[in-house]
Order: sequence, then C-alpha cells, then structure tokens
Amino acid sequence: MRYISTRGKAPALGFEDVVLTGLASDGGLYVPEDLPRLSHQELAEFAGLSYAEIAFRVMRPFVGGAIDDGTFKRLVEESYASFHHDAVVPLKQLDANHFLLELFHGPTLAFKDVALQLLGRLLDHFLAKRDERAVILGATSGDTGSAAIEGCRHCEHLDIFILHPYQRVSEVQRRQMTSVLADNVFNIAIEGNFDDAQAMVKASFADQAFLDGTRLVAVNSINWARIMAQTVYYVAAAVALGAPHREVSFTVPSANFGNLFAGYIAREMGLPIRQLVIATNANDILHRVISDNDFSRRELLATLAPSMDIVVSSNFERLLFFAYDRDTGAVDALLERFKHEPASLADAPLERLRALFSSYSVDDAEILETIRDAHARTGELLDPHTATGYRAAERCNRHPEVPMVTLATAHPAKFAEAVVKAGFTEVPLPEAMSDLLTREERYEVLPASLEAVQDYIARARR
Ligand SMILES: Cc1ncc(COP(=O)(O)O)c(C=O)c1O
Ligand SMILES: N[C@@H](CCOP(=O)(O)O)C(=O)O
Repeated sequence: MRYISTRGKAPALGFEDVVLTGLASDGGLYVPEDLPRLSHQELAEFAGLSYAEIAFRVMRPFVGGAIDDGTFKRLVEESYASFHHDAVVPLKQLDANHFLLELFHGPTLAFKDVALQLLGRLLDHFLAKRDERAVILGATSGDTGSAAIEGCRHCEHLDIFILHPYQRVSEVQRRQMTSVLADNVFNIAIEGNFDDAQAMVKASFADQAFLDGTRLVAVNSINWARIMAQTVYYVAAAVALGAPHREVSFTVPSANFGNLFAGYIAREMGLPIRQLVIATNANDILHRVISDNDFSRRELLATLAPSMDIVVSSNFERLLFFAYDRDTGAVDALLERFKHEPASLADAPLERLRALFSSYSVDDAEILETIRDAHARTGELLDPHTATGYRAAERCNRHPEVPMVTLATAHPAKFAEAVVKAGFTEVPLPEAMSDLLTREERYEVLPASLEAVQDYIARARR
C-alpha cells in the first residue's frame, strides 16, 4: 500500500513512514493511492465478529505487510481491550430508525480513543523496531490531547507535547491532560485558539530545524492512521444494522472532519452508506460550504461544544482531493486561495459532494434545546457535541426509510457547563476518574507564538 499527498508534490510513502510522520513535505495530507475494497461477501462475513476482529480485517490492507498479521492482530486486540464496554462501540436504538453509536467508552471518554489507543501502540512498535526516538506534537480543542496522552504515555521511545487553547477547554478535559505527570508528557496552554495551535503544529512539520534531526510525528487526524482506525466503527455499525444487504446513513458532529472523512472512506471502500450528514456548532464553515458554496473563514467562536471550536478543518482537504477527482493542482490552488480570501468550489466537485452530504449548523441555544428534547424523547443525556448530530440527523434525513446512525462522540460527564445550562445535574465521572478534579496538574502557559513553543519543546524534550 502506497500513500500519496493531496498536493501531489511529496514523495509517496509506505504505511510505516506515513504513520511516523504528519504533514507531507508539500504541505498536503497523505491518502492511500488506491483504496482497498470491502466485497459484499466480506461484509456479510463480518456479521457476528467481535469489534477487534472486524478492525483487524478492515485495517489489514492499509497496513499492507508493514507489520506481520500476528503482531498487528495483537496490537488491535490490546487497543480495544482498554474499552469499558464489551461491544467497544455499542449501538443504541433511539426510535424506529434512529440509532446512537456510542464512541465514548474508551479511557478518556471521547471517540478519539478508538484511533489513539491503536496509534500509540503502532508508534511504539515502529520506533522500537528502529530503535529511534520521536517527538509527538499535537493540537487539541480538548479531546485529542487526553486521548493521545493516554495512548502514548507508556511509550518508551517518545516525548509528547500537546497544545491546547488556554481556558477554552472544559475543566475535565484540561485535567485529563494536565494531571498526567509522566516524564514524557508535556502540556502547553496556548494564549490563542485551536486554529492557532493547529497552525503551529503544521508550521513545525514544514520546518523541523528546532528538533535537531529528531523525528516529529503527528497524532492529530492529519496522521492517516487516525482515519484508518476511525473507518472501522462505520463498518461495524453498518454490519450490525444489516449491511451489506441494507443501506445505512450517518450523522457526525464535525469540525476537523477526521471523523466524517473516515465514513466517506468506508463508503468508497464499498460500505453501503446512503447519506452522510455534517453537523457543526456555530463554527459553521463546513455547513456553509455544502449549503452555500461559501468556503471562507470567519472568526472562531467559543461555544458550548468546545471540541468543535475549529474554523480551519484539516481533513476537508482530503475530501477535496476525492471531490476534485485527484486533481492535486486544483486542490492546491483552492487551498492557497482559502488561506488569503473567501473561496468557493468548482461546480462539478460541489455537486458530487452535495449528492452524498447534507449539513446543518446548531448554535448554543439549539444545543441546549436539543439536549432537553432528546432527553425527554429518548431518556438519553447527550453531550453538547452529540446534540449537534442528533439535531442535524432530524433536520437533514433525506431517506427516512434508511436507518440513521448519529455518532455519539463524547460522554456528557466531560461537559458539565452545557449539561447544567440545559437544566440537568452534572453527570458524575466514572469511578476510575472520580478524583480527577483534585489531582495535581502540570502545564505551561505560552503565548501563541511559534518561536516560544518550539523553544520550549527544544529545551524540555528528553
Ligand atoms: C467530542 C467531539 N465531537 C466532535 C468532534 C469533531 O470531530 P472531527 O474533528 O473529527 O470532525 C471532536 C473533535 O474534533 C470532538 O472532540
Ligand atoms: N476536536 C479535536 C480537535 C483535533 O482534532 P483531530 O481529530 O484532528 O485530532 C480535539 O478534541 O482535540
């Protein structure tokens, strides 16, 4: 399996190298040169298999021999043994044809665990094999950070630096990161927003001189392994609902777009997905592109769904690559324009996207209303991110006869502010985390300056 850049000017890489990197050298994101296919028969055989078994079978072609089957199977099994639910990602029926896919039963209570439990193990495996050290640099709006730290804290071969926007993540999210006092874990609160933090990560890949030759690795969804691991739950959910004999639609709370893009990949591989619904909070760029062809930046707003407070959505680039029929020149030109001025998509790619995707934006008032409404109707207390999905699924479902699955991306215990504002009492944290709010914390507050961040990393890394 070879991976190529969405900008077309970086060397193609194999799986091991693609996992051990971040951005391509031309500023693009890596995608598989050819997507593996899931045949009708293969999908039919998935019925009744465990999540880990489906995960192994779906991801194996992407690994393409870079890890022997026995070892890869073990890494996958260990990754999902860390989840607190036998089904790993249980599916709950909300009404006749609406389901909730609970992706928050991992160690840090958000969907990021699904991919980051595996990515930490893959990194450890490859770095140990090479006897090499690496620096991990990640940006988080709250959930990736703790999941990455949890996935990597035991890795001998790396130091992990996570940038989060100062005072713009929930208290539980912050403490899940900053109370990990391991020697190889470094939390930096940036006096800026998520986009500033993500831009610093990307700039660091473009110029790695500050690391004196040590390898830099990404844990955000710019790393292909994140997307690969996230395709699995679409397959598992669809099969549980009758695929390949029956179509399924998905609605996904979206921001950096790694989650929904994984669903798109699953469909391209042959999963019978009828519709994909993009749910956003008030940071609605993805909704504006699909509904009005308005691909322009607006100021980043702080919302009750803080993990989705993102304007520059990294994985939209990967979707553009496919929508533009792999025309890397056109993708490059569009994204360069977007950096400096409002942009719009050409007619053909936009029509392609609109045939599959719908979108809806949910502001704070509607998030609160949806949490109350969903609770009254189904008994489920949704977290504010999942609430955007629930509402978008109701508003955008074009095919009511097809089962609709809303992805529940986080546990409500992480977002007390929204839960309380919606009129409920705070949801207690699970037993293993019950003392989280009194644990010692360690983090550094830095200005949103690339130089300050790189300087800190160069001094702190081991
Ligand atoms: C709880 C939660 N929901 C939704 C999202 C959006 O997912 P994505 O960035 O993959 O679109 C995130 C973070 O990105 C998140 O942490
Ligand atoms: N919502 C994310 C933002 C980063 O997204 P990623 O999927 O690219 O890691 C977060 O919680 O940090």
